[in-house]
Amino acid sequence: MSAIAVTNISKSFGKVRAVSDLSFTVGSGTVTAFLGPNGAGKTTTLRMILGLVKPDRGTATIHGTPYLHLRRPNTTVGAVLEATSFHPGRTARAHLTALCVASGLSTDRVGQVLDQVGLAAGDRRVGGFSLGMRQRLALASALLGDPAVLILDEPANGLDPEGIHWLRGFLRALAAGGCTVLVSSHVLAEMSVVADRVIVVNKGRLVVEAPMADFGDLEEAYLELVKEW
Ligand SMILES: Nc1ncnc2c1ncn2[C@@H]1O[C@H](COP(=O)(O)OP(=O)(O)OP(=O)(O)O)[C@@H](O)[C@H]1O
Repeated sequence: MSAIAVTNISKSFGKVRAVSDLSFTVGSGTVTAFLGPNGAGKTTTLRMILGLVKPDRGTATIHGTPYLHLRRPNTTVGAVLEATSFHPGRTARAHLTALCVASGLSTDRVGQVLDQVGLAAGDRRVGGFSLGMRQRLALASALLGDPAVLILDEPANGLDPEGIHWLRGFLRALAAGGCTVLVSSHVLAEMSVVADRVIVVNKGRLVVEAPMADFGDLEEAYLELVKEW
């Protein structure tokens, strides 16, 4: 069974057709790059997989079950979406502890995920965090339930070169441990070294779904594919 299966989903916002009859699957233990131009429908698709947006048609499942029907969603799938906000007066540790309590998870996880994402500033208030530190905290939040599936919307945003290098190793290590990662990004050079598979969408539709090895130069292939649409 696919870790994630999207089947014929469509979503319009008023007259805007954000996603149109889109289908793809994501295999277990892989890093899959989810690519497409601005407005292609990536975030809307990720939000539909996560039960945050209701599709007009079609289904999205995680290990065969729609997100909203998962018995323990926090331990099945973790997500980092754009514009994650944190209470500025709280420390990272307090933020993660509150999430553990709200989700019925052991607070032992707090120290573990802070270590996992390399966030040494756990006792500092989040209001003073850089964008890169916020990204790491968002990742730490997503990892609290030790999920088998991780969905990330532009996680390299705001990371410095060292952070991007770290994220690469981090995602590969997660996949090596059996975690399934679906990651949207505009940073093609980075995706070409981190992802096993590629899904390209444009104007809400599937352009291509293929192993990274099929692409040669990802940037060149992507620009050609998107130009044709
Ligand atoms: N809540 C909403 N209300 C109205 N329109 C929306 C909403 N969410 C998305 N859209 C529209 O749907 C289309 C797809 O947007 P989406 O954010 O899914 O694209 P994207 O591929 O994630 O883009 P980007 O790479 O810029 O983040 C766009 O035209 C966007 O303006």
